[in-house]
Amino acid sequence: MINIDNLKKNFGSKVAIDIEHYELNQGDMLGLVGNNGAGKTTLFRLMLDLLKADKGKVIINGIEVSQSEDWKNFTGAFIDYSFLIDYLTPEEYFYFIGKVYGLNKEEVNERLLPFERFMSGEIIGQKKYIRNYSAGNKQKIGIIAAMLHHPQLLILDEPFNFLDPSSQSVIKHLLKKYNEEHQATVIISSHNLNHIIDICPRIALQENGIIIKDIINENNSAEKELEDYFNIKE
Ligand SMILES: Nc1ncnc2c1ncn2[C@@H]1O[C@H](COP(=O)(O)OP(=O)(O)OP(=O)(O)O)[C@@H](O)[C@H]1O
Repeated sequence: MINIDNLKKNFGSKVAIDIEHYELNQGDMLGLVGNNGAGKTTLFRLMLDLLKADKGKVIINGIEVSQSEDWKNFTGAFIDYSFLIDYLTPEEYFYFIGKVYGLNKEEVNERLLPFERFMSGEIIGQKKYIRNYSAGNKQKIGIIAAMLHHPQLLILDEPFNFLDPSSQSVIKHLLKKYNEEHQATVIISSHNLNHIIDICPRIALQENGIIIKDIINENNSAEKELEDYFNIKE
């Protein structure tokens, strides 16, 4: 589904991305991990054509993302709050996003139902603009909006950030279920190794812009390797 070829991005003398070749298949659920500054967000930004590469390309379903708009129909993403529209209420924002993808209000309402527990009564019906929501609730609004149109490719940058423990657990299971039920490709970055190991059968370890390891994770088999890499002691 995704082919990354000879992709390079520098910021001054800093190498942010240097990936010779990387491939993902439809239905993969990939966890992207790496230390601060490893290049995870930069990779997502290049995949979503939010940033221009110095060299190389990202191809999704045969479409080069920097050359066409067609990949946008089947891609959903939440990278940061800039994806939100601060002066809308969450309902207005969800309906707006729904409209972009041809969903009417009833369809949007229906698609919000599986997120009821995730929203824990704090998102809908609050008569509040997005700008006035807490960091965690903004994060929830962004994740839900990215999933509303049931994208075949879902990219979430640090989806567990700012979420309370029970919301982290809920979204973890929702993402896993979404990947399985829709055969969607899901890519998430996180510093929470436990969550990544719990739900991602494939894990990419990034260092200085390079994907240094592509790890198959079956029944938590990646745990030891990742703990050794990050030097986590019991
Ligand atoms: N717009 C920019 N201008 C200059 N340098 C940048 C820019 N964006 C990213 N960088 C640099 O590129 C490198 C990769 O950053 P990136 O945010 O992609 O890492 P990350 O793996 O997402 O980090 P974190 O885990 O801390 O979020 C870092 O050294 C960062 O300082």
